[in-house]
Amino acid sequence: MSSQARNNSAAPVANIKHVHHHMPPRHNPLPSPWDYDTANTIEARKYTRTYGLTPPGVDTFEKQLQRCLAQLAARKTPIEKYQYLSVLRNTNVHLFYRLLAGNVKEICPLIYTPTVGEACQRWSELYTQPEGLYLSFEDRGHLHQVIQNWPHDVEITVVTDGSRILGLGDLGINGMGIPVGKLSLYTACAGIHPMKTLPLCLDLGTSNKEFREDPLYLGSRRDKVTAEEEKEFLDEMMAALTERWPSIVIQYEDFKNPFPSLERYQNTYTMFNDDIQGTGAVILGGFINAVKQSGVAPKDQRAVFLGAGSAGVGVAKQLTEFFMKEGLSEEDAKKRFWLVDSQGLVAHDRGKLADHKLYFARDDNDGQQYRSLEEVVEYVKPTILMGLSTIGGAFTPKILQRMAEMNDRPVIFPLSNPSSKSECTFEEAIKYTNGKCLFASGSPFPTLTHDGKDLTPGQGNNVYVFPGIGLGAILSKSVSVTQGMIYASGAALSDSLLPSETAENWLYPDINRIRDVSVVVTKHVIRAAQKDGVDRELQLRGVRDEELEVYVRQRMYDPFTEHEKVEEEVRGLAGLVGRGETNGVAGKGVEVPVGVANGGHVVGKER
Ligand SMILES: NC(=O)c1ccc[n+]([C@@H]2O[C@H](COP(=O)([O-])OP(=O)(O)OC[C@H]3O[C@@H](n4cnc5c(N)ncnc54)[C@H](O)[C@@H]3O)[C@@H](O)[C@H]2O)c1
Ligand SMILES: O=C(O)C[C@H](O)C(=O)O
Ligand SMILES: [Mg+2]
Repeated sequence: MSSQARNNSAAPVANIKHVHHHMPPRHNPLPSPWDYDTANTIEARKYTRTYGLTPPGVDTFEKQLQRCLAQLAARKTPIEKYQYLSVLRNTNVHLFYRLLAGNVKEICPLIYTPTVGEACQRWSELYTQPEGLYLSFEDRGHLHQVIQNWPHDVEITVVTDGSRILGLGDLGINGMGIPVGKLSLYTACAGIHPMKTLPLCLDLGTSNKEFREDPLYLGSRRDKVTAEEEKEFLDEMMAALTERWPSIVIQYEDFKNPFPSLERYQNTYTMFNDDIQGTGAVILGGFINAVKQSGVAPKDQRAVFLGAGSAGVGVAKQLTEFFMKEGLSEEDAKKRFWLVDSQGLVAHDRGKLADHKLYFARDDNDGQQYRSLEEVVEYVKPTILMGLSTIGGAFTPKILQRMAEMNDRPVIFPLSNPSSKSECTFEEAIKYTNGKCLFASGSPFPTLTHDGKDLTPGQGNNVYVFPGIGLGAILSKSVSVTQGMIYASGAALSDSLLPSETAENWLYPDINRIRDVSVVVTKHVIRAAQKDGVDRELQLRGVRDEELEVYVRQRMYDPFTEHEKVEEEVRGLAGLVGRGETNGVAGKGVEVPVGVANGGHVVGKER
């Protein structure tokens, strides 16, 4: 092999194109990671042909968890813990989800924000194993064939082009960590079967020069494609995904400018954009509760947003809808918002504005341009301060103090991720508002004590809604994801607090209850799909609310009962073996597993 051929960092994709598009898919005859569970019974191991491939002892769930927690504790840094958890997810899926289920609050920050941010920054450096599908710009015209290589049926995909990963900028294909992390949460929170999820990362080039020059970088070294090229690529991708899986739900995530694709596809495909719509809904949920606690009527609210990008505009739009439902006209509702970007207050007379900023652009600034957040705060005297700017520390002590001077209960939501980009910490917000603020942040912060009282910060993160939006769309088989479904997810979230949580003045429910909360969100999303007439699972229309909840729960993957399915199959076979009826068992195309019932070797089971 020539050294040029071995150095495949830059130009291999074009070469591969002619080869892999014409290769028939191969089926791996080996048992899959779904089967390597040390809690599986001996009989189940024989049936799945993993007998002998795991240590002989049969674990209890408790022992497994004890071992995992000890290993997690032994790893010192968050990224080491992230790596351990990735290996676990890829080798013993059900155990990973059992571990997560009982330790959501501790493990979420290790597989999601903030640690997933570092994982993405270092994705090419730390890469060990495939975890999703990569579609490259060079594959255009052949996306359909590449998609055929995915070995499973898919219900939902999260797709990114890595161009705005959290607040960390353009990370190119290193952004794959985000779809992987979000889909783990789809499984953990909404019980979407892990095998039915597709992490999808597009290689449309990257504006990140450092990565393009990094020998270890695993994406193409081209600059980011043009908006027109991106559009054509996405058109092909949407058609190809939906052709292979007609009911697929497609979640867009962490694109630098996601407004055109949302507008283009939202009525044609079952898709939504998490950063615009999911974030809008989750902040709506916490905000409804904050308004109740602040005692300030919607018509008197004044909201300053630092950041006028996908998340900022998405949240402002959702809150506008809430104000309108509370009786304000659209004009009055949108006047409650002052958006600030890197150039200062977004105003019509400031110069040319991006399309997505026009709706909230001010025209009452009398020709004056307010450049800094401090100036805007003095000008507006806000009741609410939202941060979606990617600028860590932008809510300075002085700004926080002013918010507390101007309000009894200032709403302070520093929502940028990961923690290093949060506009302030929980500790700073409490300290400089003297404990007065109603607080939620995008990334988690620890509980702290103020004036002898334990205070727990809210986490205003779209994880509270996207799992339920996705599951609701899947179960209702909706043709599109409507604004009604998005709004319903946020409204349901605000209603999902327990009396004990409300009594503690929490804005969001306990993250440990996320699975129950996701069921509530899912139910309301299904109802909204029905109301909007986009549902195709018509049998669910007549179902009463309590029954709908039971139905949702029954459809959810449960890592604690998954092994029972294999055991049931084994028992079924044992019965049939006893009666001498072992051929073509249960219509599953399973060949006779000789000796399943008597402890011998299993042969010929094609998985
Ligand atoms: N909490 C959540 O659930 C959640 C959801 C989505 C996004 N986010 C976070 O919000 C942040 C923004 O995401 P986005 O998709 O809107 O990104 P974006 O790139 O679309 O928007 C960023 C905005 O911040 C502005 N900005 C940049 N530098 C600034 C500065 N110095 N002063 C004022 N404004 C400045 C930009 O002009 C732009 O308007 C990210 O950190 C992301 O992680 C959080
Ligand atoms: O990924 C997150 O934690 C939330 C959000 O989608 C973001 O882009 O920051
Ligand atoms: Mg995001």
